[in-house]
Amino acid sequence: MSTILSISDLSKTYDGGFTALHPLNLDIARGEIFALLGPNGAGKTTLISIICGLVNASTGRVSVDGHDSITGFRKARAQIGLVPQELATESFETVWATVSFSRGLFGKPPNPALIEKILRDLSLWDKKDNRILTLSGGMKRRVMIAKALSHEPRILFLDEPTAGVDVDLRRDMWRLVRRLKDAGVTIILTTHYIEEAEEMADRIGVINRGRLMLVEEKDALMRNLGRKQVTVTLASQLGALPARLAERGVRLGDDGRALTWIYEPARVRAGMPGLLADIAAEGLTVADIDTRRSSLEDIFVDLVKGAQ
Ligand SMILES: Nc1ncnc2c1ncn2[C@@H]1O[C@H](COP(=O)(O)OP(=O)(O)OP(=O)(O)O)[C@@H](O)[C@H]1O
Repeated sequence: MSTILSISDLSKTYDGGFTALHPLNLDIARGEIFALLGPNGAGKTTLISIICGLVNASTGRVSVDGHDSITGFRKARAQIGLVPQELATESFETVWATVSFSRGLFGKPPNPALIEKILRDLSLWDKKDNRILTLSGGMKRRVMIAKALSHEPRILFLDEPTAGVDVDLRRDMWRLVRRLKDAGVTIILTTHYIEEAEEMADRIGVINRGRLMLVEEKDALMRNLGRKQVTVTLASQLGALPARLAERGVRLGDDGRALTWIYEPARVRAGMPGLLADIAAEGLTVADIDTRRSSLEDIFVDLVKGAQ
């Protein structure tokens, strides 16, 4: 893996003594989509703000494509596009002027062909002469992304990209993020929406109370930590749960027919076959089987709860 962003021993204690980030280490691979997941106040914005040079770290360092974020600030910052949580766009300017101006802020020469491509990619081309104040919220958000991309950054930070956005727009945003990844941009996004991380991320980091509790490939996370729930409906009613099923942790529903078992496939040998063998050994007949894998949401809730 080629590392594009390297964070070492980074911590932040705000004036007044509150520690928003405890020493944290993280490497981001070139071209990945990394989702930083955490509840309110976990430290996500603080972390992004330090990386982007908006907030000073108390300890540690950040290296952006080989440039130190403090000693090589300009070069480091030039690699980064930031789409902040709040929509802050110059209302009276046109889309074209706003995006072109952002590029200039990074000392880059005008490049109308590039700005046109960005606006077309973001479906904003037909709005290029519109003033920002005439755009819908979703369009404004896309203008923010266009601004962040205008100086051709290698890394794009999206802080809560779909907060308060409706379902259709959220899906549009996900498609857009995938296209950016395909174009070679490394993407780091923060989100409260577990579904968003599950849908898009290559890797997921969970942050809680200023500590990075876990960093894992999404697929591995789902495989290793995901629990499975099996519900077996019996052909006839049971008066009581047989001991061998109770020992396994199976529960009997009030209707006397539904057996529910939640287990971790990674930890239980012969999970499903073992359960079915036990049921057969009790002379019971199965009418139906339903299985469900726990989602990232279950994993996340467990992690955050476990830390309290
Ligand atoms: N300037 C500041 N001075 C003191 N404390 C701050 C400051 N900025 C943030 N904090 C505190 O640091 C903690 C982390 O805040 P941060 O904004 O990084 O969290 P977050 O994970 O981005 O939350 P959210 O999801 O709500 O945006 C919070 O407890 C917050 O109150």
